[in-house]
Amino acid sequence: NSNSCSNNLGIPPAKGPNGVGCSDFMMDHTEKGTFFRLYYPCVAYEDAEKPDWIPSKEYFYGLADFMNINRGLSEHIFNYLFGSFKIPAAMNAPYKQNGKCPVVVFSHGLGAFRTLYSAICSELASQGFIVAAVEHRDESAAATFFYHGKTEEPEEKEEASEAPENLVEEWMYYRSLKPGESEFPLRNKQVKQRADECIKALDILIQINSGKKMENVLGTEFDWMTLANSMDLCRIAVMGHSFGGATVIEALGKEVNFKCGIALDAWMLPLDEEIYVRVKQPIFFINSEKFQWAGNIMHMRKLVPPDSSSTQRKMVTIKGTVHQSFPDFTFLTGNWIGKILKLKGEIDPQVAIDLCNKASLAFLQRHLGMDKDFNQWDRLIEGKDDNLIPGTNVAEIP
Ligand SMILES: CCN(CC)CCN(C[C@]12C[C@](c3ccc(C(F)(F)F)cc3)(C1)C2)C(=O)Cn1c(SCc2ccc(F)cc2)nc(=O)c2c1C=CC2
Repeated sequence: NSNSCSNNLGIPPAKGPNGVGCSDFMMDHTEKGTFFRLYYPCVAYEDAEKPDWIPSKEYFYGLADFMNINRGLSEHIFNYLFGSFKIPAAMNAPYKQNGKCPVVVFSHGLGAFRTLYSAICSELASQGFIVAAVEHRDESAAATFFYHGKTEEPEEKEEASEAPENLVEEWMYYRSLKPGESEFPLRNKQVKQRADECIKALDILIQINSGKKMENVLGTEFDWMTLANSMDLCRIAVMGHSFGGATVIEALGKEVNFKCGIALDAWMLPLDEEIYVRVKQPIFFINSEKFQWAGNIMHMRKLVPPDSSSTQRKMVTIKGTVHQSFPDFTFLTGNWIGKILKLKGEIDPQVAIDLCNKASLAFLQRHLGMDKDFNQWDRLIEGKDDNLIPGTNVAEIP
């Protein structure tokens, strides 16, 4: 990226054998529609323009709202700090036909949005996965947009409006908890909507895979028809960070086509009791060292037994990590800002995300029944590494 910082900051490029492409998809245009960024294996494509990591200024406004700081001021700070970063993927690069790809649907955290986990999503795509990073419309995203119906008055439009077929863009911003409002009812309603949005995204992917002509409201240059027969619909997983981790559990309970789930530093508060007996699929909890607490771990323990007896339910903790070690921010500031803002832990962010990605790939190979070489990282699922703790570091409630 063109960031002038001396200490070559930036999101680490993916390590897998495939180039990574990405393209945005929205259908239909309303807030009830599906909106995701698709990461996929692409043909080598040097001169592709790399998309801005933060697609538009409204996302900075949403981040400011989320962090209770002034919008105007924050736009300049965020622009200065993060405005020039590109993501490690080639926008709208041609899809590389290489058999049927396993599929991952990714759910972002509270106050985040679809582009902020590109280090994880692009690594999976480079390893042969098709990844749909959804953008939720439950008011938990920092910001998201959709479109109004056509403008009523058919006024003459001199210039072609940049919005598709003169639809009017509308932004939805992060909804903070009102003073005195109790958290559970809101978060429980949101996690149910989030799970439905992951399932709707999967439905859209199945339609794209069938070769059906899709009306992508965003009109990207990408030819979605090239994804016909590209997906292995027996190998579908759901993944998410924090609130997105709770969304993983909820989505597994509702959709048996999600064969397994990976929850990154899950926040379990939004889930109600009955989901714990409903989920049957394999689950992998990958936790940070600093975010977790006994009450949250207690909920996870309803899904992962404390001893290492279970083969389908696993938990590991990455030493020296914080909650923000999973989203891309962890790569984008120098050490001292990162530590002050709690965007970085003690561990090198690239070492941490590498462990997270390799452990995830090994778990996905095992529970999607893939025949790649990701089983070379099976020991990471058991927490066997200097930077990993099997289970949790948290002193648990007996
Ligand atoms: C302040 C008020 N309060 C809001 C309710 C707490 C805010 N907070 C801690 C923060 C996120 C923080 C952050 C971001 C980004 C910069 C930046 F400077 F880099 F932009 C700095 C500082 C502020 C660290 C969290 O909510 C943590 N968290 C998250 S953070 C997901 C996220 C959001 C925005 C991002 F840009 C990247 C990642 N996702 C969850 O699902 C859950 C929680 C807690 C429980 C469930």
